[in-house]
Amino acid sequence: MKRILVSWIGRSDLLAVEESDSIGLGPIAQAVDGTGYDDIVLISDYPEQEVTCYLGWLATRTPTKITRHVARLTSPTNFTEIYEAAIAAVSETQKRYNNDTLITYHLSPGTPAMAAVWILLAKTLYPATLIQSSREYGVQVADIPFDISAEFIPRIARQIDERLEKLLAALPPEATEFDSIIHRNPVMQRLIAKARLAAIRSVPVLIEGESGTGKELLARAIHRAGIRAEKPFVAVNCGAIPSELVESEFFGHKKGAFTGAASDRKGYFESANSGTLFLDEIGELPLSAQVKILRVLQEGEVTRVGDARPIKLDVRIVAATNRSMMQEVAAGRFRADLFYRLAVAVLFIPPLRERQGDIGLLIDHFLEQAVIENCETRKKISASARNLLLCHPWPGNVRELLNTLRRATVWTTGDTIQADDIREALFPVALQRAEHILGRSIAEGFNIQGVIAEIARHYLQRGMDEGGGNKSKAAKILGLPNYQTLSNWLKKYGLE
Ligand SMILES: Nc1ncnc2c1ncn2[C@@H]1O[C@H](COP(=O)(O)OP(=O)(O)OP(=O)(O)O)[C@@H](O)[C@H]1O
Repeated sequence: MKRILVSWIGRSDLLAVEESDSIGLGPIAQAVDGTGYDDIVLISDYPEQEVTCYLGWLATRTPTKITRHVARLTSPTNFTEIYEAAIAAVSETQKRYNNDTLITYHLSPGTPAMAAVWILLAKTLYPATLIQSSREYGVQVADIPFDISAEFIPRIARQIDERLEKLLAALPPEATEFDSIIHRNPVMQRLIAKARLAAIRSVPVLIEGESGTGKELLARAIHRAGIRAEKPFVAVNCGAIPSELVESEFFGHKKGAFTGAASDRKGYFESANSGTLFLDEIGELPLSAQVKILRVLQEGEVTRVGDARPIKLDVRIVAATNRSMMQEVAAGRFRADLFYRLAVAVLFIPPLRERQGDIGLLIDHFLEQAVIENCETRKKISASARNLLLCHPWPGNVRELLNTLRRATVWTTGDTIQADDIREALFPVALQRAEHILGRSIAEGFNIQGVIAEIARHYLQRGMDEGGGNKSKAAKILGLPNYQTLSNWLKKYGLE
């Protein structure tokens, strides 16, 4: 992740080249001194010559790359122009680093209008840390203890757009089955309204979204809101089934059908009969398995391995994937005929970083939950800790947020979670432990295998944690070829 400082160039920065005591370094040079940024993105509408002179001077003070953005403002207080220039610089930077950035805005250089726009952006569209600097106090993080998106989005959301209104008009007024999906973002509202429609119409549903966005949660809510609510909901992780076991796992088997088939066994389809079969990670299903599943869906019946008697099926299929199924079909990795059978209603859950307003709401919700799990009194969260959470890009989405808050709750000794507790929970890389491992004495007997095992156990555990207990996912995270190899490692290191 690249650390980027974004700032306007202010008058006191330009004057700093004179190196006079009365002016000092200027806010930008003050902020870049030894702070470890990977890129300093500077916006300016001052004349070319002055800016070039300043950038040359700044380059002698820092080895960090400096990227310049030219803005043409009719006035340094024109909010629209400042806003557009700021957005252009930040979005270009994010694109350049594939959104893998930790951005900081510098509030001090420039006019108050420029600072106001940074605050607005940091709290809404482009979350970032805010800093300010002064000659007396040096560089400080500006702690701004409110969440603009959380404050304003409810009001925006009330102005429901026409499409959502139409969707809602077709629905019964209450849908408590979806209450567990905490959201306030308008895109999520539309998604839930569509899910409610799909639920009552009993059609096959395909849910797409990154890992941890809540696909299974949505699938369960769809099941509960449909006419099969009282019937079984069977969740299957398609990525965890070895291809040679697909038939017996999905269709069941007769006793003696193959070595190891000690008794009759129902398959997932039969177990879910009259209810819902949730096919998680459908994109991981090998092509050979796709054909067999398609046949069952087309014929509406299943035959256990080793049996001749077909069993009639009445199963609703809800499938989920973190891949783009259209792309999988185009690349020939997923059968188009199976895709069209599954994708009658397609619901796309946006990643958490794109759901403005949801992070704050989820933080409050999970803090209450974490308390229930730990049986303690409710922890509060400081404004700077909340800001850190609001600014994090959450590649692991809601699951990562939940786990981070769980960890932070564990580490917090007082009644308020502080920014440091969040940092600790966000980056639980055991750096000190790593140093400790590398610095051990080898003079008096050493056990290299024991040390390697210690490292392996540490990362295997973290991989499983990050993958939510799913071995295929954990294998991918840890760079192992498949879940079987991971299983072998877990066994070898006593974690199975
Ligand atoms: N909007 C939400 N409100 C409350 N909890 C949520 C929300 N979204 C997800 N969660 C919680 O986050 C965790 C991950 O959600 P879930 O397992 O449904 O994600 P997923 O997309 O199916 O993940 P994967 O692709 O890794 O299987 C669960 O504990 C779930 O309850």
